[in-house]
Amino acid sequence: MEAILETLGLVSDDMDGTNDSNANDKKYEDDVLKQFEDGSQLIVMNCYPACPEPNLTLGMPPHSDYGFLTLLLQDNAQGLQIQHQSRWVTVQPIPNSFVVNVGDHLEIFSNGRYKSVLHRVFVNSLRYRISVASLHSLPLDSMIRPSPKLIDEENPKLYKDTDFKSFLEYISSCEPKMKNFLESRKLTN
Ligand SMILES: O=C(O)CCC(=O)C(=O)O
Ligand SMILES: [Fe+2]
Repeated sequence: MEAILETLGLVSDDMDGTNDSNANDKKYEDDVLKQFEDGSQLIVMNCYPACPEPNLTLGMPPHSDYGFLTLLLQDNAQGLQIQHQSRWVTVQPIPNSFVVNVGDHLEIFSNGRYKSVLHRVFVNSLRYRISVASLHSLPLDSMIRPSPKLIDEENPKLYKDTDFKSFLEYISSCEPKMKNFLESRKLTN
């Protein structure tokens, strides 16, 4: 996360907070890193059985993940595809490595500079596939909001503040698919 904050220009040299003009923003950045110390982790374990007619179905429909980052462990069977420039690209499994996916909270926090990745899973006719996804975010009672430092006249705030409760309300009222939850958090200026 520290590296991500740096790419967003959110790690200033003023680490001692002596520059009062950005003390509040600095506090917010510190807060984000601090909040990650007690952050939430949701583990999802997926098993996709072999399917006699793989062209007729999907193992998991297109969606983006809840959270800042997802660390995904997959076995050696292909299945995961991400959407890149409107095309589905198969992610080749690399043994003993994690795929790191950007989730909706990072898109919100970065005020749209990072985009959560749309992904789906296909099945195959020969063998089952197993994956374990670890979704990381702030504590479940924290508010996720665009970083104040990334908002100005040229870059208006694009997303509403959101929390786990609003996510639960959303998924209990309609099926989460594509990037629908994130779309529901967008501000229309
Ligand atoms: O099985 C996979 O490779 C992806 C699983 C996934 O997208 C998820 O659990 O959210
Ligand atoms: Fe996912």
